[in-house]
Amino acid sequence: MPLRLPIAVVPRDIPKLPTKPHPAPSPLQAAIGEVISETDYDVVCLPLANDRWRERWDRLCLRPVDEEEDAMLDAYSSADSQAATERSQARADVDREADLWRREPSLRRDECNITRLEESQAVIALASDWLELDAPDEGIRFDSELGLRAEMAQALYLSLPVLVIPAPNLANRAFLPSYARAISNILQMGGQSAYTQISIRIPVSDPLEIIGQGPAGASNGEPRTHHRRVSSLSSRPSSMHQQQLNALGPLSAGGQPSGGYSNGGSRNVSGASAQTSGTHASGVSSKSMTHSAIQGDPSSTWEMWDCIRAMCGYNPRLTITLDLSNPLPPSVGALSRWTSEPVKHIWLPATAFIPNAKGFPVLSKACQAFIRGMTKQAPTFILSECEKVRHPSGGAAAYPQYVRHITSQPTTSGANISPQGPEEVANGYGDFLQAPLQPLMDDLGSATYDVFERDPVKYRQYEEAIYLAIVEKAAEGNDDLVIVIAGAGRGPLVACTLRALARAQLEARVYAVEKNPSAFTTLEERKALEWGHHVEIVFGDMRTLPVTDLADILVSELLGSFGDNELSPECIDGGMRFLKADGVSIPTSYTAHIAPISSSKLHHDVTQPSRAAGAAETPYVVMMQQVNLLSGEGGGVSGRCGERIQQCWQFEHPRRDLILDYQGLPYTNSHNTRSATLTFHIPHASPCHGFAGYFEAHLYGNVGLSIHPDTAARVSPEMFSWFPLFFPLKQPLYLPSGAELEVNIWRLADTRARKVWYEWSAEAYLPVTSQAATHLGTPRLRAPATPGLSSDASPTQDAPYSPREVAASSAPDPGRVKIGQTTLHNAGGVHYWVGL
Ligand SMILES: C[S@@+](CC[C@H](N)C(=O)[O-])C[C@H]1O[C@@H](n2cnc3c(N)ncnc32)[C@H](O)[C@@H]1O
Repeated sequence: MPLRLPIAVVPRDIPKLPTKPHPAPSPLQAAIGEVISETDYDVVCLPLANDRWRERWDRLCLRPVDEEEDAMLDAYSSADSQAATERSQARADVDREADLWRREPSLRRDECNITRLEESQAVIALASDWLELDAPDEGIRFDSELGLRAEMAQALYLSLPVLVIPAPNLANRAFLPSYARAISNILQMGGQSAYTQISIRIPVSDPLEIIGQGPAGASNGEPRTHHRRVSSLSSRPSSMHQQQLNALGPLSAGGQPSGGYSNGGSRNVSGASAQTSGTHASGVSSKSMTHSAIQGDPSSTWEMWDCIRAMCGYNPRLTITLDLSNPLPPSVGALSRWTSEPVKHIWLPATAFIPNAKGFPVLSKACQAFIRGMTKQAPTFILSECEKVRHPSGGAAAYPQYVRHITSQPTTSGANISPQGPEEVANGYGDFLQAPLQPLMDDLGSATYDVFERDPVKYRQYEEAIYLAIVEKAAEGNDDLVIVIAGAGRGPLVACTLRALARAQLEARVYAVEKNPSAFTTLEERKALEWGHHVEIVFGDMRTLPVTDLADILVSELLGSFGDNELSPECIDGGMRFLKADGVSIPTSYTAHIAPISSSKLHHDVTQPSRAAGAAETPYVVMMQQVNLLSGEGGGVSGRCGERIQQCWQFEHPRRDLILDYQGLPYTNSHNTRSATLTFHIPHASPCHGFAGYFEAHLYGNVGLSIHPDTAARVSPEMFSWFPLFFPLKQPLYLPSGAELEVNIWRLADTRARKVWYEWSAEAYLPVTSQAATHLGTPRLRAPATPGLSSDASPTQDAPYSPREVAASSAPDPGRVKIGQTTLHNAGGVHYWVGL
C-alpha cells in the first residue's frame, strides 16, 4: 500500500459563522466536508480568529500613533485644552476596557472563525500572525501573550488538535526568551488533560544567512509587523531592560528621544524602527554577533527552535510547522537536523514550486529529497496560495497531486541510522525504547527466538561463514571435524551448519549446547523429528559444562547491538575449553562503535518523570527514526577529530594468552574491560542527547555482520535483527557549530566476575585559532588564573586544555576552550548492569 500522508489546504475564503442552531451543519462544517469529499485534500488550515479580533486587540492594546503625536502636542502646548481633555477622557475609557479585558482575556463569538466542536476535527488552526510575543516593546509582548492565551483557551475549549503559532522574528532574537516563556506558560493551560498541541511555525532558513550576509538583521529583514506599534501600556513604569532599550536611540519610535512624553516613562518602541536597527540591549549588533557565531552553518532558524523547546522543557505537545517558503539551506547537515525534531506539519506555499518542462508545478531535487526524508515523521503538508495558480499547467489540483506523488514512496535515505525491516516500521518500533536482552541471565521466550529467526540475512551470513571454515579445515586434511554450536536456541545455527556440510559434501560431529531448558525442549524435538544422529544436543552452560569432545569450530551468536553487550566475550571465554588448539571461533572478532546523536523524542522519553530513577543512565535498544547523527567527517578545525562514527574497542576469539584456572576458565574478567576516548567534529550546532551504539562482527573469511550505518549495506545488506543501542545523556549537552565533542566510554566488570556494565561521559570544546586564542586569553589557560585579569576576559579562561593538547602544544595546533561537560553516567553500574 503506498503511503498516504494528510495534505491541508489554506482556503482563500473563510466560511461565515453559523446562522442555524445545532445540529444543522455550520458553513465551516459544510466547507470542510466539501473539501474532503471533492478534492484531494484531507484537512483545512485556517486562522482561528478573524479581523474583528485584531481590530479589538489593536484598539485596546495599542495606542494609535497619531494619538501619541497629539499627546506630544498636548504636553508641550496649552492650545485647545478642550480637545485635549476629550482625548484623554476617551483614552481613559479605552484603557479601562483594556484592563477589564486583561483580567479575563477572551475572544467574542463574532471574532472567531471556528466556534463549534463539530468543526474542529479536520482543522489546523492558525493563531493570529499579528501577535508579537517577541516584540521589542514590553507592553506589546505582554498583551500579545494575553491575546494568544485567549486564542489557546478557544482552541482547548473546542479540542482543536493543534494551534500553529507564528514564527518568532529573527530580527527580535534578543526577545526570543520572552517568546519561549510565553509559549511555556500557554502549554500549561488546560492542565494535565490538555489535548491541543502548540506548533511553532519555523522558517527552514534565513535567506540572508544563506547568501552569507548573516541572519535577517533589522536592516535587511522584512518587518513582520506592519506599522509602528505603540503599546497602550506605555504609561507603566519601564523595566530595567526596557530602559536600556530606550536608551539606545535608534530603537526609539520615529527617532523620538526616549522618555520624551510627559510621563517620562514611555516605552514607545516601534517594531518597524527596531527592525531597522538590529542592535540589542547589550549594545552589540545582533547581526554581527550572530553572524560571526554561525558562519558556515546556516542555523539561526533552527537555533530559535532549540531555544524555545529547551525553555519549554521538551514538552511533547510542542511541535514544529516547518515553513519551506524560504530556500533550503545548501548543506545536507544543516537540513538533516530537522529530521530529529518533532516536525508535525510542513508548510509549502505555491511559491516554493517551480514549473517543469510542461509547466506543471514541481519541487527542486533537493526539496524532493528533503520531503521524502521527512515522510518517516508522517507530517501533514499545508499547501497555501495554490488557488492563485502560479504555474501554467495542471491548475490548483496539480499541487496536492504532486505532493502525493513524491510522498507516496517513503525513503530511509538521509539519516540512515538504524536498520529497519518494513514490517518493524509498520509495527511502530520506530524510536521505541526497549530494554536490551540479557540472554545469559534470562531465559528467552519462544516468541523472541521466532523474531530472531525471521531475519534470513543473519543466517545466510552464518551459513556462509561456517561453510568457509569447514572447507578450510577439510583442506588442511582434517577428516574428523567437530563443530559445537554454543547457545543454540531453537536450533537455526544447527540447521545452517547441516546445510553448509551438505553444500561442502562433508560430514562432521555436530553438538548443540543450550542452557535455556525451554529452548532445549525444542532442540530435543528437532533432534527427534529432523536431525537424528547427525546432531548431539547438550544441556548446560558453556562456561561450566564438562568437555567430552574438542571442537574444530565453535559457532556462537551471543552478539548484542553493541557487540559485546550480551556478554559474548565472557561466554566464549568459557566455550574456549571446547576448542582444539588450532580451532576457530565464529565469530572471530567484533567491534563496538558510537556516534553522538540528537533526538528530542528519545530525550523526552528517557526523562519522563514516570520513569524509574536512572532511566536516563541506562542503554536502550532503539530502531532510530527521528534521530540526527551530529558528527561530521574530517578532523574538524583542529584536525584532532576522528570519523563520523568511531570504534570504541574490539574483542577477538579465540584468545590464547589468558591465565586459566584448573577448570580452564579465566581467573578474573579484567581482560574483558575496555575504555575509549573519542573526539568528534560537530559541524552544525545541536544539542547532544546521547550516543548511538553499533557493532560490526567478523564471522569468518570475508563474511561479516554489521549494523554500522556506513558498512551495513555492504557487509550484511537488509539484515534487521539488531537495532542500535542508545546511550542517553541525562541533560542535553549543547554543541555549537564547529564544536569538538570528547566522549569517554568504559566497559567495566566487578572483581568477582558477577556483572558487566558501561559508564559514559562527554565534554564539549570549541576550537580556537591562535589569533582567537590570544584574544580570548587562552594562552593563560596553561597557568592558573592570574589575579587581576580584566573583567572582560573569556569566562572559559580557567578551563584546562586536554592532556593531549598540552602534549601537542609545540605544534601550531589550534587551542580549544571547554564549553560543557556531562556527569558520569551509570557510575559503578548502579542503574544498569548485565549479569554473568
Ligand atoms: C541470541 S540467542 C541466539 C540463539 C540462536 N543461536 C539463534 O541464532 O537464533 C543466544 C542463545 O545462547 C544461549 N546462551 C547464552 N549464554 C549461554 C551459555 N553460557 N551457555 C549456553 N547457552 C547460552 C541463550 O539461552 C540463547 O538461546
